[in-house]
Amino acid sequence: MEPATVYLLGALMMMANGGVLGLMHRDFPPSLRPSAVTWRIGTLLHACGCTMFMVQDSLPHSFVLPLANGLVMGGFTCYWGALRQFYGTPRTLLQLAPVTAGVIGVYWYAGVAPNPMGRMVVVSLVWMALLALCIHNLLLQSRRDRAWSRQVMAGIFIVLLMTVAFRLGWFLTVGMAPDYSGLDGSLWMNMASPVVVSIMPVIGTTAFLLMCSERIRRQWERAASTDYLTGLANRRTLADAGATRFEQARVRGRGFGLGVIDIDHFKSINDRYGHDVGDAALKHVAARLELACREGELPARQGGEEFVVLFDDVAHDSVLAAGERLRHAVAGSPFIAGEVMVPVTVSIGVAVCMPEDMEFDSVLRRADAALYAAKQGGRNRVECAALVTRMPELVPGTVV
Ligand SMILES: Nc1nc2c(ncn2[C@@H]2O[C@H](COP(=O)(O)OP(=O)(O)OP(=O)(O)O)[C@@H](O)[C@H]2O)c(=O)[nH]1
Repeated sequence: MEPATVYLLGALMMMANGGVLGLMHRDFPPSLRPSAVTWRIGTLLHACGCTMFMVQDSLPHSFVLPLANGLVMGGFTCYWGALRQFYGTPRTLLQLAPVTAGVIGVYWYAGVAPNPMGRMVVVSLVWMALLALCIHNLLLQSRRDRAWSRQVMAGIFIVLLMTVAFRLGWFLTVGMAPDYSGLDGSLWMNMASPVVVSIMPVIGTTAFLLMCSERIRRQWERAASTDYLTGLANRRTLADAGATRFEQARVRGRGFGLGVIDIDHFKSINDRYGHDVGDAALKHVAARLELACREGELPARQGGEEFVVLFDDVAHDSVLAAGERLRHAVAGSPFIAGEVMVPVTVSIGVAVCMPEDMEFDSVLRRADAALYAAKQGGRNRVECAALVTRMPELVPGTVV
């Protein structure tokens, strides 16, 4: 196979892949669409560049080489831009600097002072810079995004970077004839480089599609497990986490406890200031609870104006203090709605797991009963459901 054929096949595959991305991106969430469009433009530029390389010996080099290289470099610039958009990094005009320098350099060494080695150096350096920027962008996300598709993508760019560096090193070692042509099939390097330069972006586009689908899957998982208003864990997550922690605590003999938290006179906040302020108050309380939670504790919105916090390894003598910590976190922080300060307090019922408890729900029920006692006892207070299984009546305000 001739290098020209490899370029043609690569261009066709890239266009097909870009077409698939074009068909799919309409179904992407709005947050992903801009980066998908930019990536798609990249594949188009890249395919056009490969097509230009295919006909490079039929047109004046001073015209076709800057154009072909500019298109491929433009494609890589778009991949870099797409990755920045994917991770929410703003794009800047400075991103066009490498491709501009590359086109000027190639034009210089193709038309003004023809020198194939000069061209090779300029093109390789610009490609390497663009690839390094893509890799940097991907590796920067290693803490935030643990998706394996991101690692695959980084791997693809690293292989490409190494290939370009090896190709430059190889030509610097063996030298280049003054009439060098990239379409000369007798040089094995001229066969190998179009394969890598054309095929790797095709794999890269597939990896980009995987990155998008992984992101969408995670967004769905998050939406299904969190409360849309407050961002805390929702009732379903609470039920799952509660059952798991309850079992673990029983198996390992660790303490398990929870607090049920209800905003006091929340209806009057809604009635007096409106539903929007009510929603803002819910978010405020959720944020205060989240902030007050220690490592290993899970705050969740049970529904309406009721929250639950799962405590980690808590015993009967410390659960009341844990509840007080949460109550203080809300009562001690003013909620400001526009110009007015709205006093917001919570009542809390806490309970710990007893040997007789067979399921998570029985602890929850006792905490609920303690919450009722806290409301009866005047609100803005914590009540502990103490030894309820042995004493049928609640003991409001019990400190054991
Ligand atoms: N703004 C807003 N209000 C909600 C939401 N969910 C439930 N509510 C309101 O929360 C109020 C709950 O009021 P009640 O259960 O009567 O209790 P309360 O007024 O908080 O009084 P106590 O619990 O006895 O201190 C109702 O008015 C519901 O409409 C929500 O998502 N947003």
